[in-house]
Amino acid sequence: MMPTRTRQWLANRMSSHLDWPASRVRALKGDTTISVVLPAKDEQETVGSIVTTIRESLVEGVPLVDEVVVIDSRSTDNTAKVAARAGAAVYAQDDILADLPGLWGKGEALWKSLAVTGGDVVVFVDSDIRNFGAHFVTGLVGPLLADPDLAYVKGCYSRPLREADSFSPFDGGRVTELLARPLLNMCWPELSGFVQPLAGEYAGRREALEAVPFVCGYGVEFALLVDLADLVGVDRMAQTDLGRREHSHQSTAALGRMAGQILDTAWSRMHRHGIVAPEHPPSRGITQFVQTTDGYESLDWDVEVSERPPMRQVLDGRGVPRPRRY
Ligand SMILES: O=c1ccn([C@@H]2O[C@H](COP(=O)(O)OP(=O)(O)O[C@H]3O[C@H](CO)[C@@H](O)[C@H](O)[C@H]3O)[C@@H](O)[C@H]2O)c(=O)[nH]1
Ligand SMILES: O=C(O)[C@H](O)COP(=O)(O)O
Repeated sequence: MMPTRTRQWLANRMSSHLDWPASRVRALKGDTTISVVLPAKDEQETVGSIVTTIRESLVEGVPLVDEVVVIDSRSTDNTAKVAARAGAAVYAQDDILADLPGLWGKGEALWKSLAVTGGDVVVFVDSDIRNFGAHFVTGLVGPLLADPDLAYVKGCYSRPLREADSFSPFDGGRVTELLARPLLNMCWPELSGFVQPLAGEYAGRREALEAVPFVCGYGVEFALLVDLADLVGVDRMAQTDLGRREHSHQSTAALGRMAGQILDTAWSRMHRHGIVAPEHPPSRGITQFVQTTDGYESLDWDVEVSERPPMRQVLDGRGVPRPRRY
């Protein structure tokens, strides 16, 4: 059962993107600067049109967004070129804070973005969205501009699952439904009101984002929810319904590895919060199987995720070299 407090939180802290048309959000902007960050690994098909939409609607149209930044996360395709041509400032993940040994993954891209952007509010948007519209940004920024007390706004949406020969309107979000939601309900029920806890679209005040650690892989969204709730309290977090989101789906095996990273992340927070007190550390690997003509072949994957400290600790007291831009 959803706790009564969470029910009240949902009633107070949920809005729709329809509440936040660009003109209204622009009127609320004042002096607040806004950075939009897209982490991108091999997204040449979609990143260009997302950047173009943001630039045309929210930089040149209604002047709301101050910078659009793509963090190229070790792509092997033309993501960086396409994004730069569409007008984004593009940084290679490994060129940022290049004196630190580079780590892989989406969380690393997001963490590094904090070192090259300047906005008071930072909006993160995935770059594989197939039905992107400017409301993904305005819906997340609006509540933060309207309420100075809010620190973080998370998107939610309906998620279709599109497979080779089928389309089912509400069955997307397999890791969300099979892992993240049960875990949150079990260990952090005050966060059970987040409809899409793994959503890659969210906005936060820089001071809050720079004060929490970032895990480097796919656990980053789970960790941010838990750590920000710890830092600011769930009442300073909100949620916006962004309508519907279509994206490119990963294979079930890839989602299994994503789940392993999220479980590793959750475990570290369970440990820190005293929810578990293990005598022996858990295994950080996952064995998957592929069928062969002789039976099954096992494949071992490391799903341990490293963690970066709060960016503020890293940037304080050092002149941050501006990395090379494409
Ligand atoms: O090493 C990586 C891997 C991914 N990405 C980018 O991160 C975004 C999301 O990655 P994707 O593989 O499309 O994730 P999903 O399968 O959509 O996973 C969902 O669940 C993840 C775990 O919480 C979230 O990170 C995602 O935002 C959310 O959409 C995309 O723009 C990717 O290009 C990187 O920048 N670096
Ligand atoms: O958020 C999730 O659960 C994962 O991104 C998987 O989503 P999908 O089932 O829609 O591919």
